[in-house]
Amino acid sequence: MKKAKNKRIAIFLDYDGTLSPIVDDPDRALMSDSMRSAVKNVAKYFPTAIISGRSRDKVFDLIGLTELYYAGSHGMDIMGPNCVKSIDNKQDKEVKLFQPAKEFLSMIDEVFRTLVENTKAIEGAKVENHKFCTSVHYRNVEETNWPLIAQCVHDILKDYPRLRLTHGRKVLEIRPVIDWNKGKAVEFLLESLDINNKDDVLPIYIGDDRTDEDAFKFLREENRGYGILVSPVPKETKAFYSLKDPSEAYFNTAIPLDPVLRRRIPDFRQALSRIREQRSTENIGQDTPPEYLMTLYDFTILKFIPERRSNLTVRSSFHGLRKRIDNFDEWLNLTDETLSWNEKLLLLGLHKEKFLKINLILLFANQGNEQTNMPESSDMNEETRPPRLGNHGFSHDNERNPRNQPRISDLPPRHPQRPSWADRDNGRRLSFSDGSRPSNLVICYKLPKQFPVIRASSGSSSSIDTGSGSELEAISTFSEIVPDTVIFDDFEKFPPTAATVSSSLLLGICGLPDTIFRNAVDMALADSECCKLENSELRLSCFSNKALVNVGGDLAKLVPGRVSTEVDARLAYDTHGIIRKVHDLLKLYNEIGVPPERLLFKIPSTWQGIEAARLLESEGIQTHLTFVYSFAQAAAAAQAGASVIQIFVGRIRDWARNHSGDPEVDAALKRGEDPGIALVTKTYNYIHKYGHKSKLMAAAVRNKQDLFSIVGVDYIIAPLKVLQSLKESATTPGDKYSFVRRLSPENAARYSFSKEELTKWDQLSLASAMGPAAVELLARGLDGYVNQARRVEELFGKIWPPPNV
Ligand SMILES: O=P(O)(O)OC[C@H]1O[C@H](O[C@H]2O[C@H](CO)[C@@H](O)[C@H](O)[C@H]2O)[C@H](O)[C@@H](O)[C@@H]1O
Repeated sequence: MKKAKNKRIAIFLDYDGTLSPIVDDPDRALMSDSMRSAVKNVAKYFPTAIISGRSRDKVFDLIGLTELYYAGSHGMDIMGPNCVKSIDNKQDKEVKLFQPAKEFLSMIDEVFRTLVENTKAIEGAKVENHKFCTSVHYRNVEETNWPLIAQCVHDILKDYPRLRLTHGRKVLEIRPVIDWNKGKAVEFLLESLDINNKDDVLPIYIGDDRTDEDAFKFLREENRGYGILVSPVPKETKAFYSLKDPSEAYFNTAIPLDPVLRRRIPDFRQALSRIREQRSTENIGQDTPPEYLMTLYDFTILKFIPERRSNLTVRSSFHGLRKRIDNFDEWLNLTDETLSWNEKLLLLGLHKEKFLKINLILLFANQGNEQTNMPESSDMNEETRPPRLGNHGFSHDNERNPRNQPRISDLPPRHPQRPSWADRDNGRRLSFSDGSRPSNLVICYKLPKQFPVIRASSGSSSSIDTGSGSELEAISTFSEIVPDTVIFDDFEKFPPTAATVSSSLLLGICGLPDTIFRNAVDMALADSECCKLENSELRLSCFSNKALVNVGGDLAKLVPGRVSTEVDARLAYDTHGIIRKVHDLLKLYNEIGVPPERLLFKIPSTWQGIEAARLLESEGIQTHLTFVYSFAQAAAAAQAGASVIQIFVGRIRDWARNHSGDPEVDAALKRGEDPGIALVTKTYNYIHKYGHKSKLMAAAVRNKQDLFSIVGVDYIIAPLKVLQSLKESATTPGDKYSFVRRLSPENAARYSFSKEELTKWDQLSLASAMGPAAVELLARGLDGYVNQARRVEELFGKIWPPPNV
């Protein structure tokens, strides 16, 4: 409205994907009644034109508003003032037309008919005649047949050198080579409507497609007005603003795009004006300095831990929700699918009830690459910082820092200035007086001293809610329980304590419509450094690294423990390759402000992997050696000083069920022991008896008995079902599995190892000591990881550049 002050607005609208949703059948792309009445209403006040790829007749049929100007065939068929008079059959009246490609009429018709014929055997193909251009749709064609469609179109073009090809949303369009497009059509209409004066008129163009870019470009380059892109995903665009999809409230909210990253920067004016409404009573407002900050991490804690928010009330009065929310849970449970978690945060107004005194809510989701200058929540002083859960998961060394809440109250805030709004590049941006900009979603608020704390059960190092008097509570006294989950979104009952970011997690994120991590992946795919790389292999590897790190960065805000990042398993036999990869990942983590002490790097336990771990640990980089299936690997990993050693209990047992001939497995079975449990026990004893620093993690734990048998091991990754069952079972004295600590330093001291087992492991001794179980399981594990890494790259290859679908 500010830009339009003292100017007349002119509105230009594309049809498909802008006024109507994209659907499979182009004939059923209908615009809603509410959209029609919105357009009708707009046309009452502003000259309004439709600029569509469809034929003018078709688009008029679909919209049916006579008060608009229509340009069909991508602007090659304009009906407007100052055009040539002719009779319009549809409207049954004399109209004025401008048709710069008139001479191509019969050629297009011919091409249309040939294409109908040539594609008739391709199931799902649809050809449309738009008078001055023709479209071949492949939205409903099996992907394997897309090349056939492309071939048909290319064959035609060979015969018609005066026609050219453009690409729309799952549609190939053939049109005359003339220098005419939607941008020219806008220019033409501005002139013919006599609203061509830059100083008096502000044109606004809303469109979703590549063909609309010509119009965005014209408005931007001529400094005329504003393009608004309708797109749910970030795209390279010349538009200034974006809307997610046609259902977004047009003419109410458009979100400024970051001119560099082409991402949506929420417009806070609306949010702030709502906050201002409450200001008189609650002292909330944009002038209040941000005294204390709450990051997405802290906020997610509120999401996952209901007890933490028992005294919180939330008010949100976003018009889109058409509802006033007075309760946090109700707000969280809103099923409005159009709002992502982040968007909900943006619209949130927190309100003090008993514990929270909020001075300022300042929300922004700027995705810039700049270093953040806003303090992290860890910078808060002890009084004001929301306490983290329990004793901080497997990321922290409880012995050295039992409370793990550094006193930093003496430190001055890193960014004492008030942020201020500035108009930059035609977009409103929040920045500090030194020009720096924050890069995380941040909520500023002030916390009281009495912020409620949830305590993990007695002495436990676990931060999950174990349930009082339950078996889970008993086990958690001795081992840290890490819930086994892939995506944390549905993780209400057992909030994550530590996390692994892997190819399989990336596949999970990409496979789900809306997770809080999706943005991290989208950002990776929009990364300009990676996009620049011409070699597709390097580009995809760059995207994967970025995606892993971006998701890892989000996880680091979410979990109190360490985030373990999977190192590409294709490097499993290349020590220096692994080291290089870890250095690259660390550098990226550093760029987004995640310190090395919050990180582990997950490396397969090949000899080369173990060697890489040794060298990395000597640099102070924490490693997590996985796929340990034999004592030789475990002992070599401990000697290398790996921070975490991971053994898959159930996988070894499964192998033993169907195979024989592995001396280590056979020996355990002969002793009447489970071979997986036996390996965990022996490794624990070795680490403790000989004073290695490694922590031992037991994974692939299948049932409660598995857990009971290794109580005392440092970490147990347990399936949610098992956790639930443990939580629901009350402990009874004399229980079959009385909660004796099975693994302890005392027991370890009494354990005897053979001379061979105490060797200084090297490549040769490791290779000869690894039995068939370890060899096969390691190979199987590597295959799985390699396969997933490839699938991620394939997927990224398909969705980059961002699809115009
Ligand atoms: O410029 P527009 O008004 O956006 O028209 C562009 C094309 O829109 C139509 O195709 C698109 O929408 C269809 C219906 O939702 C969808 O099935 C198709 O995949 C999209 O490409 C129209 O059918 C095309 O001829 C237009 O060129």
